[in-house]
Amino acid sequence: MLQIKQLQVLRDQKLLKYDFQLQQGKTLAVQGLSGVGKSTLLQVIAGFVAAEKGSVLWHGQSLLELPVEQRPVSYLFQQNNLFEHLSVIQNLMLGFADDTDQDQLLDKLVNAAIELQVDKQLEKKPTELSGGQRQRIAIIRTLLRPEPIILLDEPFAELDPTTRSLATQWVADIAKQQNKTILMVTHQSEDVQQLADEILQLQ
Ligand SMILES: Nc1ncnc2c1ncn2[C@@H]1O[C@H](COP(=O)(O)OP(=O)(O)OP(=O)(O)O)[C@@H](O)[C@H]1O
Repeated sequence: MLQIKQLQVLRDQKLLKYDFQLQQGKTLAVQGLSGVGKSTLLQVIAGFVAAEKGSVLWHGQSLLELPVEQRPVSYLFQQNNLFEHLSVIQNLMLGFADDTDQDQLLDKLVNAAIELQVDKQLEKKPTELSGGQRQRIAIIRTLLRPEPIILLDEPFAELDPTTRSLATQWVADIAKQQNKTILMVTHQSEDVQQLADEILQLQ
């Protein structure tokens, strides 16, 4: 269970407030007007922005004191974050423990790339990819990492409707298989219908 208890964040001289909980394995769509604090919520959970008050608990453990790299969180930023000097497949291989079986991992990543129709891009550098291809690679990277909490900030924004639907379904399948707990910022009602168990409407 992820519990956000009376969380307060000061941003741009505004006090943003959050209070909700989400069961493990569920997907929450975070919605609301531009500037209401959707990205800020993800940034606080991930540890990039500090809170004034309140708590963020994962299975009862407080996350706010933990440094970014120790939080059980995998985060897809609004500007998807790939290292430009590495190939796509090298980007995908980052962030797994040293004892991970490399052949199995490669298999898993290649299969995901085939499903999301970006397998031809694996040896390329991120700069050679279109926006939609980068976004699918970033989705694969974020979802297949080991962390149980997945934060997605407009993950499908650059995808055409067909590819978007493919990617949404893939995320739903992985989330179910791996019992991921997902917070997803989106403006699209199709994403909500396909993926979300619950909606948090920020005001
Ligand atoms: N890096 C920052 N430094 C200071 N204030 C910020 C920063 N990023 C956002 N803000 C402010 O925090 C508030 C919430 O912004 P946030 O990006 O969380 O909104 P959002 O709901 O995700 O918006 P959008 O839908 O436009 O992405 C806004 O008033 C914004 O101006």
